[in-house]
Amino acid sequence: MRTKLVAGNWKMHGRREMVASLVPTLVSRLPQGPEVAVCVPFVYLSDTQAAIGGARLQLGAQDVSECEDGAFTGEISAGMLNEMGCRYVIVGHSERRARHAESSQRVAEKAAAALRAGMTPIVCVGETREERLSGRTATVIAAQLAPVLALGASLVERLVIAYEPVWAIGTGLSASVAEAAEVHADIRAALAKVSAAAAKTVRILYGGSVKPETAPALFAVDDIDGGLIGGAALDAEAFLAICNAAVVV
Ligand SMILES: O=C[C@H](O)COP(=O)(O)O
Repeated sequence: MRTKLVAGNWKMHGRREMVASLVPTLVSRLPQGPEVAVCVPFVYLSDTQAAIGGARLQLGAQDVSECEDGAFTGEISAGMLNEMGCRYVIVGHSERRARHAESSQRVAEKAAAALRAGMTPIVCVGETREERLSGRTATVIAAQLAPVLALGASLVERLVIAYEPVWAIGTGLSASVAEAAEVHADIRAALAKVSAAAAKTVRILYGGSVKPETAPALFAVDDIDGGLIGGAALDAEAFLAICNAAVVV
């Protein structure tokens, strides 16, 4: 049975005061059962790690360079993130695919770099509204996943995948349970073609306007192994309620 994972993506939000208030609150009230992570801006990794101390809350980053350490101004390597205590790193978020023209091939290289450094990449995929309306959701997601799945079974088995429909991100319009379940089942089937172990072990998160009210029904679906949470991760009460929805009863 896969342990559910709830990962908060702070995006470009927060200040040191937010780390100092929100992280200890999370640490003191984490439910037993699900794994919980916060993916914070690079500059707050150190503060966040200190606030976590030895608690079960996991640390994550929001991006990583596909390159090894070297002359790459402004980039952050997987080795650096690992040294800061990161367990997770988000790669291929649609905001980066769109704003920074990240190709699926480059996203796969970032995932490989994270894995080489001993971290778990959270690989994001998802279709735009136009792609969904024109019936291309499955094709788009298959194409986004292809270079990642081509990394081979031994690496794929160590991934987390997040299905995040672009039209649901930050809009308040979550995918319905049925819409999410259909895509998650497709992703699980694609993993099965890589290896039986990948299909069994890889966690597939749903992200896109997850709220305390919508999380329980989403997390009740077999193929939905938790969530990647944006806006609601900035509010301790909302985020903890979502974490509680991931407790398997
Ligand atoms: O990475 C998180 C997603 O982009 C979801 O963001 P949201 O929960 O604010 O819609």
